[in-house]
Amino acid sequence: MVVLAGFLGSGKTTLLNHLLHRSGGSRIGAIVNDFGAIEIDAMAVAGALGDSTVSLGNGCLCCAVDTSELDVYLERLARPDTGIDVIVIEASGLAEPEELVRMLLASDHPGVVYGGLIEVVDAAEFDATRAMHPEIDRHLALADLVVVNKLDRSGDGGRVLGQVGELVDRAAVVPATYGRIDPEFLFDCRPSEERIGQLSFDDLHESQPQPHDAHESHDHDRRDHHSGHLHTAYDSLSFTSEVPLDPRRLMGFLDSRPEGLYRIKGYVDFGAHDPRNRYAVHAVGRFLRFYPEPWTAADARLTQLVLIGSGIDAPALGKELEACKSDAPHTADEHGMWGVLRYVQDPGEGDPEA
Ligand SMILES: Nc1nc2c(ncn2[C@@H]2O[C@H](COP(=O)(O)OP(=O)(O)OP(=O)(O)O)[C@@H](O)[C@H]2O)c(=O)[nH]1
Repeated sequence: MVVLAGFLGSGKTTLLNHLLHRSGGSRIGAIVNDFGAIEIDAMAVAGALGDSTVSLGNGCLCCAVDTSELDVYLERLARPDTGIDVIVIEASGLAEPEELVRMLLASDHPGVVYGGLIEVVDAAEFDATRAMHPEIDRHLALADLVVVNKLDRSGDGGRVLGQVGELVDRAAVVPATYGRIDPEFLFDCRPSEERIGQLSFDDLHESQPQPHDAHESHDHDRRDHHSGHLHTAYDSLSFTSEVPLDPRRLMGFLDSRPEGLYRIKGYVDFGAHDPRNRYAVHAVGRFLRFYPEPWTAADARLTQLVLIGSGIDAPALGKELEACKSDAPHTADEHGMWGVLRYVQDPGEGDPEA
């Protein structure tokens, strides 16, 4: 079992999808933890695996008071009849890796061996992310394998690789584009007993969270013993609409999105503007891309978005998105999609595996 962590939008889901497609004879089970209430990441990896993907819903796994849900999933994936060799837990972009590792070590499921922490780094956003979140350095120091991703977007990948190399303890540092690493790394990155000791095994025991009232909500829980976590500074907003969105209005919203709105992901239905495709959307910092994907018969024609940011006014953003709903969902003006299409990636750019 390995933990796949890394800041918002660094490329964890992309890497997981790569592993799922390139794992050769090994079977990978995936557990996906989303921060937003809509399970966008789980949707993005679904299909690749059928019943060997499970999704842990809303909130950060590192703040779960009750880990029994995780245990149930681990048990399900660890059953011999699933034939699963390795379980990858994709943490939400705001999870605290140390807490996650503690939980997994505590879960003590027979047949499941903890195999290390993989941190994904967005090389293009590395400086900005570190400036905002100096704790990223601490996360890197804990990692067993660091994937320096998005080297295609980074002007000076060599420098970032060098800096990451200085920040890690004994981790391997692997350069990547679209998360394309050799799956062998996953099986080889098992830490030794001693390495777990270095991962502050003592801390892990000393600072066990206190038992909580079972009825306490996760949100409140975050405020007390998780006050130092990255995600305490972040708010998320989930938006779902059955009415298609108007492309011009949505672009107006996206073009004026506030600085603190760091991450947007999900799927957009533009109705009559493109009845055949839904548009996966990813914004990471100032970066924005749409990825048209044909609707399948099984898809509900919905827009589902998760927005994550710090210092954002979530209710106000929700209202702005409401105002993007189309007044005439069944009619399309001829040039309506131009603004969106500017952000659809060129053929030739992008992940050939996608
Ligand atoms: N140019 C480029 N884009 C990438 C690369 N890897 C991932 N992306 C894009 O970056 C965006 C975010 O990737 P995800 O894999 O969803 O990131 P994530 O870490 O799972 O995101 P969160 O779950 O929100 O934390 C998507 O648009 C990806 O297509 C890369 O190496 N190069």
